[in-house]
This record gives sequence, C-alpha cells and structure tokens, in this order.
Amino acid sequence: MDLGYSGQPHPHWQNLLAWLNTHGMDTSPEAMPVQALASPSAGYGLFARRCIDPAAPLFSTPPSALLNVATLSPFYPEARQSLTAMQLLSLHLFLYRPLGSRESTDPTFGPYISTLPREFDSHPLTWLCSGREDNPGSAFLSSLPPSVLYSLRKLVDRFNTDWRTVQRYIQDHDFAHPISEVIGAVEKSLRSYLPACREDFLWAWLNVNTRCLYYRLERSQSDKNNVTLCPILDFANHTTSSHHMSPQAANADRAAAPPRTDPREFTVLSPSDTTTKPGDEVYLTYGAHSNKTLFVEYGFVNEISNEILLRGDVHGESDVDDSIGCLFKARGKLGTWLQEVLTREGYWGDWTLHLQPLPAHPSYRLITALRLYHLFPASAEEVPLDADRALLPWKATLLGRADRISQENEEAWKDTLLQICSKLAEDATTAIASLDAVSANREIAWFSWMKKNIRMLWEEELFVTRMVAQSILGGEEF
Ligand SMILES: C[S@@+](CC[C@H](N)C(=O)[O-])C[C@H]1O[C@@H](n2cnc3c(N)ncnc32)[C@H](O)[C@@H]1O
Repeated sequence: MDLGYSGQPHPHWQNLLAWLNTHGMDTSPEAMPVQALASPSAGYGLFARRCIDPAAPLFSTPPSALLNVATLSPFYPEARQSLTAMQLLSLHLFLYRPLGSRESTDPTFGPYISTLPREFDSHPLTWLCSGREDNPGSAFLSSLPPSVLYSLRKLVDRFNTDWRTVQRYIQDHDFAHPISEVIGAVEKSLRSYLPACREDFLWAWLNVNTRCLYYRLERSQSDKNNVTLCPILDFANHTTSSHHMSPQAANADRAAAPPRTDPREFTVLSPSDTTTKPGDEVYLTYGAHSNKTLFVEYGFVNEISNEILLRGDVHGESDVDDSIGCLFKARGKLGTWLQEVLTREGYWGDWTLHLQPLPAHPSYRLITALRLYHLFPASAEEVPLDADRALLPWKATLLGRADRISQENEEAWKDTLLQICSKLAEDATTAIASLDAVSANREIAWFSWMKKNIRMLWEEELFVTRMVAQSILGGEEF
C-alpha cells in the first residue's frame, strides 16, 4: 500500500491470492487494487492499495472459486434435493473447519476456508447456542431488549433446523472421495453425541450466515439458493454511507433474463460516487437492515446517536411485537379471535415504530392491529355473535373505503400506544443504567465494544419511543 491506513495484513491473504491465481484470476499487485487488513473495530476489512476511480472494476472472482450450490453439489449426493444452499455450504465448512490457526485441509477450497474468522465468541448466537458455559457473552443475554432476544431465539430455531437436517443427511448418504476422507470421523463423533460437533457446525453456519451474498443461480430470482460465498469480497465490512462497492452481477441478475447456464465471474465495482484514496476502507452495504437485525444476524450495530438518527443516516426503529402481543393475549377468547383475524388478513406481528421519515410514527401494520384491538369495548372478552358484521368498519379501513373507524377509535389506539411508548422508554432507561453498572471484562478484547452495541440498541429504542410519543401528543396524523 502506498499511503494511509496500514493495519496488519491478513495472515492467509497471500495464500488466498495464490490459490485464486490457479483458478485463472490475475492477482498480481498491478491487477489487485485492494487487500485484507486488520480493521480497527471489525476484524478484517478490505482496503485500497492505491487510488481507485469511481465505478471501476475492482476484481472478478472466477466462478470455480465461489462456494455455492453449483460448485459444491458435485461433491454431495442428492444435495440439491436434500439440502438448502445454507445447509450445504454450512456442511462443507463444518467438514473442513481449520484446527486452531492451521490451514483447512479441504483439497478444493482450503485456501479460502483458511481465511474465515476462526471463532464467533462475540456473536450473540454463540451466547445462546454454544454448549460452553464459560462464554463471556452469556452475561449479556439478560441485558438485551426483549425484542432482540425474541429475534435471537428465532435465529436459534433456524440454526437447529439446519443442524438436524444436516445430521440426517450425513447419516442417510454414502460419500465419495474427497468427502469420504473426512466424513467417517464426523459420523463417529455424531454417534457419540460429542458437543464439539455442534460447536463446529455453529462456526460453519455463522460464517455462511454472515458472509453469503446474492448470486443468481436458479430460475426464480427469489429462490433462496441464489447465494454464494465469494473470496475477497467477503472481507468487506458494512456501511450505511452511499460510498460503497457494488457487485456487478447483482445488477445483471435483477434483469428479467432467463437463468444463465454458463457460470460467470463475480465482478465488483468500486464506489460509484467518489474516488477511493490509498488506505481507504472499501465497504459494502448489507442492506437497509435495522440495528436489531444487524445485531442478531451479523453481531454488530450501526453506530447511532440522537443526531445520527435525526439526520436519517441510520433509520431508527423499535419493535413492539412483545408489548402488543401481550395486549391481545390479555383479552381472553376475544383476544384469541382477534389474533386469528389479524393472522388471516396478514397483519399479525412485525409491528414497529419508525423515526424516519419524520414525524416519528407507528407502522401501518401496527395502526391496523391497534384499530382492531379497540373496535370492541375494553371490557369485552367474548367473540361477538355476528362476528363478520362486527368487523366491517375495520375492514373498510383495510380496503381504503374509510381512513378511520371513528374519532373515538383513533383516540383510543393512540392512547394505548402512548402508554406502551412510556413503558418501553422506562424499561430502556432502567436497562441502560444497569448496563452501565456492568464492569468491563478486561480479558476479553470485544467486551466493552459489545457493551456499547447493546447500549445503542436500548438508546435507539428510548429515542424512537419518545419521538413517537411526541408525535402523538403533538397531534400528528399518521
Ligand atoms: C462479511 S464479514 C466482513 C469481514 C469480517 N470483518 C472479517 O474479519 O472477516 C461480516 C462480519 O464483519 C463484521 N462487520 C461487518 N461490518 C461491520 C461494521 N460496520 N462494524 C463492525 N463489525 C462489522 C461483523 O462481524 C460481520 O458479521
């Protein structure tokens, strides 16, 4: 690198380049404008080695060096019928997890697998799933906002489903070389219920879940097997800024073209709206995810402050599923029926408060649920006799025939939401105070960083709920 930032190079970077070269990629210093260096707060990242023009091709990874259903299926019998891409990729990494700091023994993708993070101790899924009681992150579980813990539990369910499917797949199939060389030992460990097996699979699954990218392979654009692991690009960290790289393939893949049968390179373009200077980190954007999603899926959050949220650089969001779900549950048979109605109409759950666009507001889904909740008097607990008829005023708002049920109904749901906001803000204030009281674990490098992440999750909740309350009190119409 000529100038600027100079973190430690990734220890397996040169091996990765040499391997990619055997796949036909020009990885000479003249052809490779980026390199993987230690990043100050995100493990490793991709950094510019020289000045890079806007929207310039940065590198093209050959199709044979990508890990996806097309490149892995030939090694696994009935893979496409038995496993999702997520399961197949996780299985492959699981079988070839490098030992300690050694190289992966995979004869096909080893030099790439060796570049993957060696552990996920700081990832919240590890705190819930790892069998290790000494994981320092477990202490944070009781400090998480309930909505985050709820989403984390759903992630655990996804992980467990994949782990069960992969174990069954291993038991039900015979494997040829080279998989046959490693599968025997794994089968033996599985028969002995060794906890290390689940730990290894968790490591593999987290690598896939935090590093997979969209890559069109199947006929349908939305097929969940349209994903790939992509060497080099998967060193890219996330940014919310508009200066980010873009996979060129993604643009082509969105076209309504028939699926291609010929494998193609994964080409990445430099940020289109700026010249990248030597030493600059080059980022990707993982999507317009809420901080809750980033935390649960990727193990970090976008940096926030009240100013950042008000500017809209990060979209402040608060999930109120827990609080609203409890309201319906407390209304006996009527509550159960209302839940069925909302489920049938597609409005049960995923209820959120949003800061942007200002004024801060509840989502339409949430307003719809609260209007239904207040369609019947607060004291009612029984399903009305003429149930379908009773629903008509609410259905009229869904169909756009009326913009409200009544003035009283509007006032009632806003009042309920105010109470919820006030309770959530109170909980957030208490949680921030208890989190501040947790003393730093000086032996764990990521402890203070993670504490700050969790604090920001609560601060976002506090700010968004206060702002929504302010909008209601200020008479905003939503
Ligand atoms: C695709 S990988 C990026 C490369 C990764 N940093 C590494 O060391 O290999 C995604 C992971 O990087 C980390 N990461 C990405 N963007 C980040 C950010 N803006 N802040 C902190 N961590 C980030 C998270 O651990 C995430 O799960």
